Amino acid sequence: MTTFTISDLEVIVATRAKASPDESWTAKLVASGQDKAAKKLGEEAIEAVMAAVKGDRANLIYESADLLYHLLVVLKIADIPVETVLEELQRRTAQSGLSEKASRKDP
Ligand SMILES: N=c1c2ncn([C@@H]3O[C@H](COP(=O)(O)OP(=O)(O)OP(=O)(O)O)[C@@H](O)[C@H]3O)c2ncn1[C@@H]1O[C@H](COP(=O)(O)O)[C@@H](O)[C@H]1O
Repeated sequence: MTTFTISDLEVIVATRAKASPDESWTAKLVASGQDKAAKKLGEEAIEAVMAAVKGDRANLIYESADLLYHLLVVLKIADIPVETVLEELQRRTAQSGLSEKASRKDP
């Protein structure tokens, strides 16, 4: 079992964001701006969806890694710490997804 965490990757993204765009994909994406980085995130999401639908386990793992990395780059550009997203997920543990959905439905 790996000890590598999303927080470790967040640190790497923050460090590499300051590198030269000529030597770092992270820096290149950050320099290209949120429109391009978010578009790339969408492409990676579609690739993960396609792997899931095909039942291609190996590719789903590979594309999920691409997806998580590109999400962290988008969050970095938006200046949102991963911890803030985890706090939102923690807040949601108080309720099931189904009851939350029902609470939003019109009477
Ligand atoms: N985890 C990643 C990571 N995942 C994906 N990528 C890059 O994201 C890019 C995706 O671009 P493309 O979709 O065009 O590439 P592709 O997926 O091969 O192309 P398709 O066939 O899917 O179209 C590739 O250059 C990948 O190498 C990543 N680049 C960096 N990291 C992490 O960030 C660190 C720093 O990287 P640099 O910023 O490049 O120094 C690395 O050591 C890793 O820890």
